[in-house]
Formats: sequence, structure tokens, C-alpha cells
Amino acid sequence: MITVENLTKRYGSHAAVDDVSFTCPPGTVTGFLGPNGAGKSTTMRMICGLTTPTTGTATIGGVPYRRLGNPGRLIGVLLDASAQHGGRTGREVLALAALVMGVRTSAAGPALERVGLDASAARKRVRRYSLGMRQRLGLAHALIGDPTVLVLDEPANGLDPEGIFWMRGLLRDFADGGGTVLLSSHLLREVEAVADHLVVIGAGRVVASGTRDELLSTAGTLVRALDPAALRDLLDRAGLSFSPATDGGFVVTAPAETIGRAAAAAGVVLLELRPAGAGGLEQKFLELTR
Ligand SMILES: Nc1ncnc2c1ncn2[C@@H]1O[C@H](COP(=O)(O)OP(=O)(O)OP(=O)(O)O)[C@@H](O)[C@H]1O
Repeated sequence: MITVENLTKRYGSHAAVDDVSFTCPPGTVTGFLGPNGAGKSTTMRMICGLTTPTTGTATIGGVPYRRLGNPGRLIGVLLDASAQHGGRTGREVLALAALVMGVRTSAAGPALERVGLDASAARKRVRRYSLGMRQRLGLAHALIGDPTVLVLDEPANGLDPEGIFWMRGLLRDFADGGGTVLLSSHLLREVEAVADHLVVIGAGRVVASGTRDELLSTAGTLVRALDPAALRDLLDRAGLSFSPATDGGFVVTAPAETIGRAAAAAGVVLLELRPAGAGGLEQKFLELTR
């Protein structure tokens, strides 16, 4: 369990993180979403004891990171895939991590295999790794201590679609086995497929949080008409709150029936009328975090 309570980090007068609270329960994947500069990395650094909070606390299993005796055995962390020494091979990076954590160094091989890095990658120096390979190595580094909690900052960066699909499966299995996962992204679509909880942050503050299904149900209704201008007039006249979607449609904060009835009464021909789902949620988040 990760517990973040009223966490604030100020740099001078600027609050990078402003009174942020959330929990990540065991058995779940929490997606930590927000645009660039929203405060995701700073929050994660505070959870991992790398940045001292101005106020507030973050604990893992009730204990602040800095007070954990052998943190790698409880929490696996991947904050920056390029942080590993470029002159070391993949196997050396993991063998060193194993030594530090008191794990058998022979765990390095299976850990590399688990993240899809083969024997030739294991012998290669990290400076010759692609970003995707570095992310995989970072994940192996986070997993080698067999932790029950994972904190991953933008782990999908640099992975190709097949790699992203693979990583989702790994994180899902980890959580289904009782693990706790917190992963950040600036794209809802990237985490929506795997996260069961979402915490959305904008300008340092939590602007929305809840289960994915709860949040999806608040995403509104997508409507598209043959004549978009007529539809816009109709939504204005009906006093409904809406914002433009792609391809001439609108995401409306109203049930489909209300919109359908208003359109029928005005003789506006609808081409699409459905729950806005992830697209609508993304739009809502963009508005909330703007
Ligand atoms: N060491 C620092 N000194 C001063 N300001 C900082 C420092 N670290 C972060 N900030 C500022 O805090 C804010 C939040 O940054 P943070 O890196 O946490 O955001 P983020 O959501 O992780 O974004 P990104 O996806 O771009 O990394 C930004 O305005 C950033 O410029």
C-alpha cells in the first residue's frame, strides 16, 4: 500500500506539488496522469525519498521510504531509464543491484529474460541500448528484489506498441498477484488499458481521482450530427454544457436520451450518440489540467 497524505513541495514561491493525497491499494494498478510539468515526477520522487517534501508524508506499507531497511525488497522503482551507468552491461547492472539488495547475483539472468532482454542484450553495454531496452532493464532492476510495490515514472516511453502491450500484461499480472503498482503517464490511453484506479494531477493539484470505471461513467456523451452547426445551436439553446470533439462531434455533459430528444424535436439528424468513454475522459482531463 502506498499512502500519500497532503504532500506539498515548494520551490521558492512555486508549488510543484500542492496538497496531494491518494492511496494505492494492493492488488491494483494506479495510473498517475497529468500533462508535462504537472508534478508527477516530483510526487514520485517524494514517495521514493529522493526529494524532501515541504509538508505532508508519503509511506509504503506505513513506513517512509527513507526508513525502510532494504527498500529494494519491498518497493521497485523506475524513475529514469537512462540513469544506469552507460559503461556497464545489462547483466552487470542487475548483478550489482542484486548484491546491494542481498539477492543472489544469479537472479540477474532470469530477471533479464523476464523483461525480454536476451543473452546478447545482457552482454551489451547500456550506452548501446535503445530507450525501449533501457526501460526493460529499468523494469528488471525494479523487479529483481522481488518487491510487492512498483513505482514507475513514464515506463512506456520508448517502448514500441508490442512492448507497451507486453508491459501492460506484466503489470496486470503483478497486481493480480497482490502487488501494488503506481505508474505515471501524460496519456490516458496509455494507462487506461491497465489501470483500475486513476489519479489526475494538474498544476500540482489532484483534479480527479477514482476507479477507472467511475471516471469513465462521468465522461459524458459523444454526439455527432450531419449538420454540426445546427447541432451546436441546438445544444446552446438547450443550455447543455459541451465541448468540441474531433471530427465535428461534441462531448456533452448530459445523458444520451436528453440529447436525442432535443435533436429529434429540432429535426437535427444524428450520426452518432454514445457514451464518450476514454476519448471523452481524455478531453475532460485536458480541460481540468489546462
Ligand atoms: N528541482 C526543481 N527546482 C525547481 N523547480 C522544479 C524542480 N523539479 C521540478 N520543478 C518544477 O516543478 C513542476 C513539476 O515538475 P515535475 O517534473 O514533477 O512534473 P511532471 O508532471 O513529472 O512532468 P514531466 O512529465 O514533464 O516530467 C514543474 O513546474 C517543474 O519545473
